[in-house]
Amino acid sequence: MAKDTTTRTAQRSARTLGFRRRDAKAAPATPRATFRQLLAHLFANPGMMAAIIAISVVFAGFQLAQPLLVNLLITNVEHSEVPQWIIWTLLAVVLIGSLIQGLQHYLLQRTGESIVLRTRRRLIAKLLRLPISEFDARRTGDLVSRVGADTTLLRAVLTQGLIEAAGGSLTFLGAAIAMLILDPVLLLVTVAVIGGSMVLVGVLALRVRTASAAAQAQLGTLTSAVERAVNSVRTIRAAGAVEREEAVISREARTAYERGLDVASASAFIVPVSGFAVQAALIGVLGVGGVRVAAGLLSIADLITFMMFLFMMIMPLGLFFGAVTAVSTALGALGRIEEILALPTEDELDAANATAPQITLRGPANTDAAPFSATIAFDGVSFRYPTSVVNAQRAREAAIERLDSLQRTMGSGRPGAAAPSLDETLFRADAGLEVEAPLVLDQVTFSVPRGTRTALVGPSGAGKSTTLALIERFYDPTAGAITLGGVDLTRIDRSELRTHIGYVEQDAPVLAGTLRDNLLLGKHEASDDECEAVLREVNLAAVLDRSREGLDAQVGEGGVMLSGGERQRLAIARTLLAAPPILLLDESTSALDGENEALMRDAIDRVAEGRTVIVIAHRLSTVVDADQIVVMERGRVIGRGLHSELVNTTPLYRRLAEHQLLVPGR
Ligand SMILES: Nc1ncnc2c1ncn2[C@@H]1O[C@H](COP(=O)(O)OP(=O)(O)OP(=O)(O)O)[C@@H](O)[C@H]1O
Repeated sequence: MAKDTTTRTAQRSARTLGFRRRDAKAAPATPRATFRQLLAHLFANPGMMAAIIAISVVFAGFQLAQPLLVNLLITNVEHSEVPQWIIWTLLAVVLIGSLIQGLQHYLLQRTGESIVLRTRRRLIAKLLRLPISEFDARRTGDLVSRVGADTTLLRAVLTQGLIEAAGGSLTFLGAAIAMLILDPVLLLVTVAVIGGSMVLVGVLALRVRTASAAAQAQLGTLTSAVERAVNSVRTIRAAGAVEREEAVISREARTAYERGLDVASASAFIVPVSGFAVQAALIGVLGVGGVRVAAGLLSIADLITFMMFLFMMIMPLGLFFGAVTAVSTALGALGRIEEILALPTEDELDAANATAPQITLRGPANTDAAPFSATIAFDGVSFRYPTSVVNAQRAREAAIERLDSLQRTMGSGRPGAAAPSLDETLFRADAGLEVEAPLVLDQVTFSVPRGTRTALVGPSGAGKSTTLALIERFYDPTAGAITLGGVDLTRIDRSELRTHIGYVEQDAPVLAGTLRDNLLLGKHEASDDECEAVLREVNLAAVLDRSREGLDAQVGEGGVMLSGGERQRLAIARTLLAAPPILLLDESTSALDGENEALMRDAIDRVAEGRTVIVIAHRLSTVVDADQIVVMERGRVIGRGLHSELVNTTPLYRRLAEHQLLVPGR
């Protein structure tokens, strides 16, 4: 009991400080992608790539023609006759070349945008289908930054970096061939200088790659911190923790700045090395070229042409050096993207684990079952959360306990007590924690007859929410089986299963937007009449009539314009629109006033008609007239029956009933 109280205090304290379960995740190790993976993204649209390559070839041709025309011009000037056609052709080549370059630039940007779009779509599709345990073990903000910041980085490298460098390589190759024909000795001088610096740049690029992967990971951490603060801004203000949170986030921002500087200093060397290569090549060619002209081995026209080709060779080289830096940066970002894309979705896991063929339920699950057969049955179900999730959870609890004691110290008024940093505490607690996952459900057996109402009651942490999560198949049992109308849940396609079940979470999320937006999430083609009817069904008529906007009334970020009870009832209304035969309802733990409690109870009574309902009841008022009450404690079922029976047979239930029903003023 004492332990229970401690846990509850810790959890309450976590809420006060704006902690959420998902915040307690270790920073992910920095993943790396390979160059091949980068190319795969590039060639995702082969048609566009072919067009870009074709244009690059034409552009290279126009560029290479210029020095040759200049050579012709100078040779003619030497003979004091300048044919007009050379001048006009040269002008036309320069003009058309520039237009082609503009087109090439547009196509590159377009390709970059479509690569980003495609990658974002793949990431979003993947994220929305990952097993729930992945979200338990990861930081939300970090996942969000992979869709935003990392994909943006990918665009930069693919367009400004890789593709332009690849296009430039054609000009580079053409110029090199022309230079070889003009004067192999001068080419040798060029290659010696530029080749040496390229090796150096390659080595430096490795440093850039490591530094930029760390920078991207830190950006994810920063996003997480900002997201947490924004989500819990009211709690933070109420707790007077603004300065503390500001300090934590600005520390993360500072670290991001330092990681950015690491990238800058690693890549800073690349710029002077390439600059040196260019200047050394120019001076070398001019010097050696001058000597060769004086010796009569090279004409002035050829030296000028060679110099023009040299510039032409250097330009793509600059692009190449830039691409090396950009590719190194992108491999870090791509690694973080690929890490998510490589995770199996719920369905893929099911397909891989399927031992028996999947069954398609015909018609609503309720009507499929025989009249008095159990709709939902738990048979010796045991469950433990995946180890990674549990470790993250443990870290959170350890951090919360530490924060609790720090808060007590501060609360005791000791002057100068240092404000605890949430992240610091969290990560210290995170370090080196590796525990074996405990059994959260232990041999749970009960059945819920069709069309009846069952209430789950028990102390905090008894496993009630986990029981509902297993019915919804957010997780599968470690042992035992859960059946729906006699069919094992693991043999039913998850999305089909979920069409039979409406699930209202404990702190049912209400999305920013209008009442209508929230309702249509349950059934996107619902008419206004349907929406209004369902709102009245859950006693939300008052909310509808409150403003002239009706269904278009805004509910605010997270539903702040609604009371706690109204939010929960709006979530129930949303679920009801889909008309599920089975309703799982995790009652809000937040206290409701007498009127709201009566409205909620009445709403549940109405929606229970003709449905199978399982309610996690935190207020026993919801329980007293349930058809069945299942009492849980530490993952076990310790009593089952009617309210009138349990008060006599199950001491824990009796204590709960006494405590709740005898509270003065209720
Ligand atoms: N996502 C999770 N990852 C790891 N452990 C979890 C997770 N969710 C719950 N647990 C743990 O499982 C146990 C049962 O939790 P559960 O939320 O099912 O209890 P509950 O009876 O619903 O509690 P409450 O009434 O406070 O909501 C607790 O010890 C909890 O810490």
